[in-house]
Amino acid sequence: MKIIKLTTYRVPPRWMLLKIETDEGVVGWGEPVIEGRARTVETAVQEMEPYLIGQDPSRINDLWQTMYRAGFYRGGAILMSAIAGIDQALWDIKGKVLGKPVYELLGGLVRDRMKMYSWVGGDRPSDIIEQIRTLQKGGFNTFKMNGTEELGMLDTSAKVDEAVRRVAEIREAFGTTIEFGLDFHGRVAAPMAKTLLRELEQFRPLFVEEPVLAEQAEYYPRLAEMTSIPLAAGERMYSRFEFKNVFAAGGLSIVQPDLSHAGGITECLKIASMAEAYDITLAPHCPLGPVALASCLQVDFVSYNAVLQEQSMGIHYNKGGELLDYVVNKEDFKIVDGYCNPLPKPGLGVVVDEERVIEASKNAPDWRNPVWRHEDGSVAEW
Ligand SMILES: O=C(O)[C@H](O)[C@@H](O)[C@@H](O)[C@H](O)CO
Ligand SMILES: [Mg+2]
Repeated sequence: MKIIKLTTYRVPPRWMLLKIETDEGVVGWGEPVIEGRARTVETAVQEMEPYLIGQDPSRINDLWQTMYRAGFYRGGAILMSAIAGIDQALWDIKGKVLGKPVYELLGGLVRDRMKMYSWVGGDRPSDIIEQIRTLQKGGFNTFKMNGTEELGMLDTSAKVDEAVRRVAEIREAFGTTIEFGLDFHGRVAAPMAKTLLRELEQFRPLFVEEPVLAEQAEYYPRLAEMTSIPLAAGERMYSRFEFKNVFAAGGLSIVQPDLSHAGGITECLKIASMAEAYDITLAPHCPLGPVALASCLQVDFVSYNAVLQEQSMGIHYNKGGELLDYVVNKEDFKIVDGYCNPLPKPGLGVVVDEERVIEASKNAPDWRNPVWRHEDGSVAEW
């Protein structure tokens, strides 16, 4: 079997899907994308084609290493997202050829169902109580929200109080009948992280995500020393070579590699097992589309330390397109009592509605995240 064609489709709300075709008619789908940089990743995928066209798609490990090493420069969000989507599609092909879901090719199920969580509150967290109540009716009991709005490197007690009040209200309304993670989203600089963690500790959030920006990872062990709140990070780290330094330094309780940013299934499996060696749990980042989520679930179902899975149904980014819009086998993604079952179909387990994808790609938006400014006019972390 040989790879004969790669086709990318940028589709609403902000995703990109990749179709890899073979000379024997087996097709694999992937989701290579960096939110807000879809066109850049699209070009990176096209630049990977010389390593792939005419090659045997079953040799995923060699193709992965070639894409990673042969271009001399390596790593980073764009190249690792391009490799990620291609890797996902190659695993999809392999599973379809062998008639097995990917998790069967990776040693079989380590669990019967996977715990999912849902976003609430939007970019500037609001209406959280109502949104949790609605999602509880759908069976969710684990949630995530932004911990703050814009926050200066050094900001006021009033801003800290606002963040704490929001969390206090959640615990007041739901007690411990629900759990929730707080995503600091990189908005919190080191000077403010300690204060916020200390003030929030009494409400025992399930985790605090990106407590400081990924480029400040050396703060993770220091922050972990001063709080019992589990610290989470990983969506802005792109290979096991980045994660190794963070694991060795300590401080992380939860690692969140993104299956569409960190080299795909091949790389994230390695990251997951490295994390397990450090007693770090796995909660793959996935605010993206169905092929990304299916790839996450394939890794979750073979990783002992997988504890939580993000999915984007109802997320505030999904304007103009929803998680399952391009999926034929929607019922396989059903979330019952907050859990998802293993995807039974061969490959990644997602049957892509290609016609819908092609139609939607005709007017794909160039999604960009908003550019926020502080009161003094300086740019704010979004
Ligand atoms: O935890 C999450 O889902 C992420 O922080 C998410 O909000 C961002 O990755 C966003 O997709 C960037 O455009
Ligand atoms: Mg996040």
